[in-house]
Amino acid sequence: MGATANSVWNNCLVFINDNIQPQAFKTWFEPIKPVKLCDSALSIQVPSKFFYEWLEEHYVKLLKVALTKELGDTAKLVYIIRMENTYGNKEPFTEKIPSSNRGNMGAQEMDVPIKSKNPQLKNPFVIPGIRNIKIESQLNPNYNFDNFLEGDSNRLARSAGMAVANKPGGTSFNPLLVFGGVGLGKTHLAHAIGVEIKDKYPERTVLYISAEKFTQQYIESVKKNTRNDFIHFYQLIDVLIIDDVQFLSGKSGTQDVFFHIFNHLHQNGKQVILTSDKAPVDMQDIEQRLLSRFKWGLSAELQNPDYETRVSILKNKLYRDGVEMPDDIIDYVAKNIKTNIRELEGAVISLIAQSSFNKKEVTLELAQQVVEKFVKNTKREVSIEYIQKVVSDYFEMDVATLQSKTRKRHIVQARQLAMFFAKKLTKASLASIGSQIGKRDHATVLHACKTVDNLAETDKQFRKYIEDLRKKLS
Ligand SMILES: Nc1ncnc2c1ncn2[C@@H]1O[C@H](COP(=O)(O)OP(=O)(O)OP(=O)(O)O)[C@@H](O)[C@H]1O
Repeated sequence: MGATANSVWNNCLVFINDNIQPQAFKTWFEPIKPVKLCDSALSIQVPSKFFYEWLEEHYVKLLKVALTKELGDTAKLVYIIRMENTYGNKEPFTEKIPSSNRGNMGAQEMDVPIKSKNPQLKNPFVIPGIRNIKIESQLNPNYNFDNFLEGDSNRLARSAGMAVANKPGGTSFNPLLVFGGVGLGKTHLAHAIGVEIKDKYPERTVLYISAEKFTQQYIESVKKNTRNDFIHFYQLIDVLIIDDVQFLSGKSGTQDVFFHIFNHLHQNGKQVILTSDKAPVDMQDIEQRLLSRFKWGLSAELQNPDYETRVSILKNKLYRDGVEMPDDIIDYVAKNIKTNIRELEGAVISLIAQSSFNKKEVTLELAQQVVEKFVKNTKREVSIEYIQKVVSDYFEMDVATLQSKTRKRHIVQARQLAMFFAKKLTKASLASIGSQIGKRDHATVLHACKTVDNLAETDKQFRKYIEDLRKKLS
């Protein structure tokens, strides 16, 4: 039996899996697809240019050993990058890149910029000479890379941020969209990228702005009839950082103007960095054309930090504040506050404050009291499991029926209500809600939320269901 791309790659995976951490394997190797085997050259498809760069940077030696074991000394590796076409064509396009020579894997070293395929566009708003105006970056230097600690939960986003800071507008992560739950470091990372760029390229115009402020400025410009000036101003920026873009949802005028600014910046090789509390696929009431642009570059998630990262963040914070705290207390706080770094830091600040006001030592007991307060305040979120139970009980059915594939109207409605409340009351993504409620996809959940909204307006009985359930769940 001759070797195939699949068989060769599967053998490589076995070897690689034995030699790296499970998390790294999952992140960097599971998404790869073997595509073709031609003589001793194996082509693998990777999801983005960043992915390729990361593999080359961190795993080229391992890949080389694995591949040489399978295909001998003449083994070659070719990456195929699958991307959304950035310039309007619907079809994604692919780009082939041989592995670099660093690992002496056969193919010659190649610099592989992804070439801009669009012609240079003239900016109708540029007034000669205006380039010299100075724009305050609004960056907070206290949020930098040095104090943004690295862990499994943020490695991808942090490294992509670094890559962007090293070469703003010159990587394929444009835009770079950093998303994640509340208090997980989106704003910190966004500033850190800007601060690093300002350090490296002081002449570049960097601007940090929240989507809320951007919206206010835009509304103001419409009122004052200075919309063109507004657009023009933003088109002068080299690195535009917009925080909390989910705020634009439902604001079609602001979305429209942002769309034009975004296109201009992108076409001119300027860098756009966005943050959001959800992934593009979960954003509601954002125009499709804007969403598709958000997906052009890289969407990198900040996940809940693991225990080790939480401990290092706490230790680092204490160190910077010049405070000493026993390890068992740090350990207690880190074990009990898991999903929000702001709260993690808040608990420690509160501990320090309490102990100095009351002139008490920081004891485990005090830590327990403080943490309990924090945890109580954040435990308000109900689980999707609980929502399904409440909804099923209310309609006198069991959870399995609610999750079943049946299309009977009352069961479908119960399921849609469960999805609706899961979206309203939890921070779970549409995809995650769908998979937990009967293994549906995100589009089904979105449809359910819309249907419930519509029925709430038109159907009195249905409105009563919503009200009753809302009471039971709150
Ligand atoms: N990796 C990290 N290392 C050190 N500190 C961190 C890290 N991640 C977050 N923090 C700290 O946690 C706090 C919350 O971070 P930040 O305000 O950036 O979160 P956010 O995701 O923007 O929150 P929100 O959703 O409320 O906008 C900040 O004080 C930040 O410095």
